[in-house]
Amino acid sequence: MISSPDAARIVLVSRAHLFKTTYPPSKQKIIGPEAIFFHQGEYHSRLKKLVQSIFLPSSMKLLVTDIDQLVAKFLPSWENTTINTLNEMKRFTLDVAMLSAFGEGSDLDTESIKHLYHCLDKGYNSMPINFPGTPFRKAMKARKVIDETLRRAIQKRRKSTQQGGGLLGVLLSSKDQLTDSQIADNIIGLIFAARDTTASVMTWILKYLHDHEELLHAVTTEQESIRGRISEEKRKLKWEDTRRMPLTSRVIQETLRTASVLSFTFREAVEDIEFEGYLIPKGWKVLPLFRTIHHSPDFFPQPDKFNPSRFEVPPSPNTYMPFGNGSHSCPGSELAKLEILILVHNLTTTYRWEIVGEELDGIQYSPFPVPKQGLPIRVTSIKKTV
Ligand code: HEM
Repeated sequence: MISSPDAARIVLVSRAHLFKTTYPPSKQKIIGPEAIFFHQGEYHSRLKKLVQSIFLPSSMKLLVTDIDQLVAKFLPSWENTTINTLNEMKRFTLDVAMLSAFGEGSDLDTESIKHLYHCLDKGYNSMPINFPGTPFRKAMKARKVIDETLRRAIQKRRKSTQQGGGLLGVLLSSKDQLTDSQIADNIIGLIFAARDTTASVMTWILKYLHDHEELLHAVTTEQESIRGRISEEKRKLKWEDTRRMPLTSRVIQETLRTASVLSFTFREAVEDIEFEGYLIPKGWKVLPLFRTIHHSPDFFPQPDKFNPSRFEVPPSPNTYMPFGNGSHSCPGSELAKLEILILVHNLTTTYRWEIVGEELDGIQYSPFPVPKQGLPIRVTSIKKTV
């Protein structure tokens, strides 16, 4: 286990060629063996460039209105009811993931893909017993149907002059052609990487803002000034507005640090490696521990205190890695932050929320660390509470 920033940099960046990514075979089967996570070298870097291209600012700018509309669809359905924050956030982040996978107004039956994805998800962390009736078998079955649906869509789009939007469009129009299974595995992989990570961070933000009233007030003030400008100019939220949310951005940074939802990652030594006086034998797992580094008082004084102002100065190099580091680092980090900014903008300017239930504190692992019971909250409109 690696808990020093310099050692983590060596494993993930400077000697990354000696430490390959590694996942249990059952996870590879469920996501698809040709997905980006499982590869290194030429195939990995080719895919990485394609995936990164959909998250360039020029592409993301076009997503702001769509994401804003999605938020506008969800928020009123939460009003005056008790919701399970994590589950609702997962519904929202799945919709955003579908948008980045297939583009806006796609011809696919996204509702049925979403339904199948839920079956797949239920089996992902189950015992990998391939026997009728087990969650693993059900997940594999759902995966097969998603795969068939995607292959039909791929065939259709290949025949058409229009390759369509989202990652699917980008992978289809790649110069050096990718096979149908390479495309399908990476679409499923993108949805998988995008949904629960972002939903868990959103759940924590609501918890932290709820617990820090002054901060909620300051974030609301920042967001109301943007909302005021938008209504003066009689327009919708746009990309440029999301670049003018410094306090909210620091709240996101601090949430990513404190919650460290991806607490560590796995690598495997590809050969016997001499490492800072130790021998790491070939085949041994090496775990850079992001959470431990993020919670070290050497780099983040009073690490258990939720204090966004610590990000007024940039953290020391290699001490802050919520999105990983090196060639496998997260290509979706800017999309994740954008979704959160748009959610917080709409939520703080319109609603307040109270946590429901006795036990307000505590963590559960789902497997990402999230507030207990997925944070049940009651949401009310600000207009009605004043
Ligand atoms: C707050 C939300 C998110 C967090 C905390 C997060 C975190 C991470 C981390 C730490 C890694 C690196 C794993 C490793 O090195 O083993 C990673 C990889 C990845 N993430 Fe994210 N992620 C988030 C959201 C997203 C979103 C929204 C997308 C896409 C829409 C995405 C797509 C990916 C992909 C495709 C990889 C694999 C990259 C590769 O292997 O080269 N992630 N993520």
